[in-house]
Formats: sequence, C-alpha cells, structure tokens
Amino acid sequence: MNTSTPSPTSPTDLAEALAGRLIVSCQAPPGDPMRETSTLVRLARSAAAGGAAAVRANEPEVVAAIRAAVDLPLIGLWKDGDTGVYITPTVRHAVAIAEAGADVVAIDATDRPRPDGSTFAAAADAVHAAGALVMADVATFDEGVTAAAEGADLVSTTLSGYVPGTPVSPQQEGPDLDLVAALSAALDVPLVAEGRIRTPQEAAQALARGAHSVVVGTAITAPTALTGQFVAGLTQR
Ligand SMILES: CC(=O)N[C@H](C=O)[C@@H](O)[C@H](O)[C@H](O)COP(=O)(O)O
Repeated sequence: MNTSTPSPTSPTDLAEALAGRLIVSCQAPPGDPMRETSTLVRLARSAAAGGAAAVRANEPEVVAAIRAAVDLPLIGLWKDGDTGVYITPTVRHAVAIAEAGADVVAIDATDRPRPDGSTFAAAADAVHAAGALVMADVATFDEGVTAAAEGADLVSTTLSGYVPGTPVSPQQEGPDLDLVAALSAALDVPLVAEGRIRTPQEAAQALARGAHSVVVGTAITAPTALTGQFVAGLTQR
C-alpha cells in the first residue's frame, strides 16, 4: 500500500463537516481568463478564508494544486466535452480525480449513455476502491434515488435544468428547490443543493427545503459571467 495516500474520509465525517454549510465551486470555462491553475487555487484559498466548508474543482492538475494549498474537503470532477455525459464521464476520469487527491469525486449519474459504455455504479466502485467518496450529479428525482442505491455517498442537484428532455422545474431561472426538497426527504445520504444559487437568501432557502449543504459557483467565482449579467441588466433599462 502507498503510505503517502491520505486515509479515506469516512462518509460520516464528511457529512458532519458539510452539515448546513457552503461548498464553493472554483471553476472557469474553457477560454475564460480565470482558467489558470494558480488563479483557481487563489479562488479556493479565498473560499476557505471566507468560511467555506469545502471546495469543488475541475481537472486533475487543478485538483492536485488545490489539494496541496487548501486544507478543506475537496470535491473533484473532470469535465470532458460539453454535450451528453461530460462531468467525469468515464471510469478513467473518475479514478484520475481520486488519484489527484480529491476526497470526493463528483460523477454524472444521469440516465444517459456514457462514452466508455460503463455505468455510474462501475465508476463509483472504482472511486471507492481508490479510497475516495462519490458525489452523484443528477438532474431528476429518480436518478438521485438510483444513484444512492448504487453507492453514492452524496447526491447533488447539479444537472437539473441542463439535460434535454428531463422535467424542468417551474423556477428554471433559479435553483431547483422542489427537487432539493423531494430528494432530501427521500434519501438516506446527504442531498447537496447545486445549480443557479445566486444569493445568500437562495442558499438559506435550499437548507430550509432540506438540503444538507449548498454548492455555489458562478455567484462567487465567475467574474466574467457576473460582469455579463450586469452588462445585460444595463441594457434592459
Ligand atoms: C451544469 C454544470 O456543468 N455544472 C458544473 C458542475 O460542476 C459547474 O459549471 C457549475 O458552476 C456548478 O455546478 C455550480 O453551479 P452554479 O455555477 O450555477 O452555482
């Protein structure tokens, strides 16, 4: 056994560390000026300084750099492509993120074919074998229930509103709080509210609707998108 590998975080310890708290997603899309490893590390350090309970980050190099710089639970993913299953789409991507030092690997757990022909369950098993925990990124209630039964340690509403053909919540512009409430009530594992949470009030509402913790990305770590929202606001006078 490689003694330099950190001991796996237990699901119970992780749930305790995240209860009622904020996870900050420190990502930048392709082509964005913020998409640079040391910049993303600074975002993660800022999140830690501001009181975040955990960080979510994309790609092995960034995950490894944040792991070395920030002493918080780290949720890693590996986005590959932007259509179909693109969040940690294969077993290979999932294992690489665990090996880069993520405590938790976030994996697409939607009911869609995966590029390597594998399954969410197979990716989850591989992550557990590598000593990390699994967050299932889902779009629907049924996907959340299935992912928990297949070994997810956490379920997140990350993909609600982003999968063509899936039910769209009435409050599509904002977070899918109806899905948050339904999954929180049904699951035995922590339900994380994620996706389009733009204000502290919406984050608090997600907890009030039953979420165990809340992920915020764009509203904290994406100046390009935020600037665009203000620019668009000014043109709507
Ligand atoms: C749909 C998808 O690919 N979501 C990604 C998942 O990692 C990220 O692009 C989001 O920023 C993240 O989920 C946080 O959400 P928001 O940025 O809305 O706070």
